[in-house]
Amino acid sequence: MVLEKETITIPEPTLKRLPRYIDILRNLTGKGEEYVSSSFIASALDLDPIQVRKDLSITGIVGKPKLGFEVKELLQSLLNALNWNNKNEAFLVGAGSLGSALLGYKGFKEYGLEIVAAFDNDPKKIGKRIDGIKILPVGKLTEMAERMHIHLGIITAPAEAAQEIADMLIEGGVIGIWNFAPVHLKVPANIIVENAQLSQSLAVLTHKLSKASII
Ligand SMILES: NC(=O)c1ccc[n+]([C@@H]2O[C@H](COP(=O)([O-])OP(=O)(O)OC[C@H]3O[C@@H](n4cnc5c(N)ncnc54)[C@H](O)[C@@H]3O)[C@@H](O)[C@H]2O)c1
Repeated sequence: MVLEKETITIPEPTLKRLPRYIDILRNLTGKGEEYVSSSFIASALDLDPIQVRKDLSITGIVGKPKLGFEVKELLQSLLNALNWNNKNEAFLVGAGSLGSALLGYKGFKEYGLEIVAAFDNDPKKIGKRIDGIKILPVGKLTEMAERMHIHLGIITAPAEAAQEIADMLIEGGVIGIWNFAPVHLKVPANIIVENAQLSQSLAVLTHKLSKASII
């Protein structure tokens, strides 16, 4: 059974664990393994087996006694759950250090993400290509998003420009924004914003580090 789109809402903590399961399942596929148990996945990731079983139950796939889950079936179902089996075309705005790194990252294809164009306001960058992706003037952002039916925008511009860029993306029909700028975007209720902040992850690390007993 393959998970039907839009039938269930997956809780965010579960969503954040699914990519780790997918990594393991892809690895097992590469090794030609046919079956996997939830306890194997739990042990590989140092997670509670009950948690893993509960997470995997969102797929509706039932494991076979003594064998476990069919690796390929489980993988496809998890990819469907994250919509990673479909291609999500995206525009990136702000082709600086971070933007260039994202443009150069080939791994996004594995997650169904394809950055099809990048935009910037620096005349020295416009017209150039980064990893084959052309840098276009930001003035064309709204019109092109509308014309190309782009629903996903990635903001890697300075914080002070991010709100204006978000507004332009939304005007062009974008409904999902992956925001790397350190600013809270004000958007209509139907727009999905996911903030990606290394600082949050680093805060957890450095706080824990400061508490670690280094005597
Ligand atoms: N989320 C994270 O973990 C994380 C990590 C690093 C950087 N950042 C943020 O990402 C953003 C980019 O950082 P960077 O180091 O790549 O900066 P950068 O200066 O190298 O790149 C910014 C790019 O945005 C362009 N730009 C500026 N105003 C613009 C506008 N109005 N329209 C279109 N393009 C515009 C610039 O010309 C430049 O090419 C910053 O907001 C930074 O704080 C976030």
